[in-house]
Amino acid sequence: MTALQQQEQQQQPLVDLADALAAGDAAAAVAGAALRSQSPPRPAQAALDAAVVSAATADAGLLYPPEERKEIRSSWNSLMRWSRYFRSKEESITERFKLEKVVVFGGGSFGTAMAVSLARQNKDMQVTLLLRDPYLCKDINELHKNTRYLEDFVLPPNVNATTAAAEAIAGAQFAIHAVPVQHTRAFLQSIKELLPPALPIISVSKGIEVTTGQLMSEVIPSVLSKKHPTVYLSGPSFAKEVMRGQPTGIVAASKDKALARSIQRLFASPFMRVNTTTDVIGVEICGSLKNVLAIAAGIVEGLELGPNAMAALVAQGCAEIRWLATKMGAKAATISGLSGLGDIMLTCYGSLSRNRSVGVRLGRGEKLADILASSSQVAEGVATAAVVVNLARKYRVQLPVLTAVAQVLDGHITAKQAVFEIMALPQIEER
Ligand SMILES: NC(=O)c1ccc[n+]([C@@H]2O[C@H](COP(=O)([O-])OP(=O)(O)OC[C@H]3O[C@@H](n4cnc5c(N)ncnc54)[C@H](O)[C@@H]3O)[C@@H](O)[C@H]2O)c1
Ligand SMILES: O=P(O)(O)OC[C@H](O)CO
Repeated sequence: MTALQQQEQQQQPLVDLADALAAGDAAAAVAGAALRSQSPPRPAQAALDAAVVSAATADAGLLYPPEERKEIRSSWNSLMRWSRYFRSKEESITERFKLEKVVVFGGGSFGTAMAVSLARQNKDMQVTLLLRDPYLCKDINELHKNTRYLEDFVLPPNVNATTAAAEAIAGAQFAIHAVPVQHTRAFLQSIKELLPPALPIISVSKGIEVTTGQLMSEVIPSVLSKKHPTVYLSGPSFAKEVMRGQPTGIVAASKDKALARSIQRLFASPFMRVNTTTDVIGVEICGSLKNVLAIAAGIVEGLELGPNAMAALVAQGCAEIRWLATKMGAKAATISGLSGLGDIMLTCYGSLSRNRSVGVRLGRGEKLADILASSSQVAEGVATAAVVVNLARKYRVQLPVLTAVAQVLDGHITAKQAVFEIMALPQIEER
């Protein structure tokens, strides 16, 4: 095994079921079993699951009366039986057709993380990043590192990079689009002629185009064709955690149910659960607005207003997102699902969030221009905030917190003034 392969293997934090069981680590064993519920069925699966259950209940079960323990075990076992039954019926995407190549547009943090996630699972498949910077391509191809965005991680050998669009796209069966929203239109225009009309595009970008007020699900078809197959992948998913192989749940939204199912099977792994939905608008608007709300959460953090204020702010933000999203046609299940509440929680409370970091620095009194100049990564909420106000007007909803974020970003009021004004708003009935 080469040094590179060894390093790569060490970075794969597989929860090893056998080790966890041997060490009596019940929590890790249960986590391992849950993660493995996505894997294809194995001959010894039933025995393993039974061992996991007894290992897990041995320590903790003493707290419960015997009847309760029996009930718990029986419910768990029927859940596991149900899971095994459905997994045994499921056809994996690799069984259906041989996966040979995926192209990724944009080799920033998330494009790279999605490329790595797929490449680790499909070692015979090539994942090609299409970049603009030849020096970064060289690092990726020779050092197997994305030295600009994720320098602490070694990339699998089946991830490569090029600046040549035709070469990147040739032979690809899926395209992942990870170019920031504000640059998407120009980028797609530049490669449009090279894109086969049947090549599915999986957009992971979250935001609203400022010049048109359009979501990605409007931008992409307006540049390509209305019939171009597209899926919108969203949900709580920090790039670094995906790189570390930490458990992650996302949602694949498409009007084409069969395509959403294909993308579910493409990305599902022991580390990744993928829900499907046809609610494209819901997934997209939640993914865009949570970035704006995360800036507000960062401001509250930067001003050191405390957990009461943070909880009130996030709850109010959730309500505002729900008011607007519902008027735009989003489903309730989406708003409380992974791309809604899930991503709101991650981005508002997770310290890895770039949007939240912008807010923290604003709250501490830094100027927006300085904050943006000091970061090479995109915080989509900054641009999106500017157009939320237009959507609020169009759909006749009041969005005090999201509007306040736009005011602060615009430099019209300070973060402190915004908090003061929000607190002074008329008291309302909850809705
Ligand atoms: N980073 C995350 O954890 C994460 C998670 C989920 C979704 N997203 C979303 O994915 C999208 C990309 O985010 P990221 O984290 O990879 O951003 P990033 O800032 O890390 O990288 C952006 C990439 O886009 C490229 N790019 C910028 N302008 C371009 C242009 N004009 N033409 C072509 N390429 C251009 C950059 O060179 C870079 O490769 C964003 O919409 C973001 O909201 C990010
Ligand atoms: O780092 P952020 O704030 O762009 O958030 C990244 C992802 O959208 C989290 O799901």
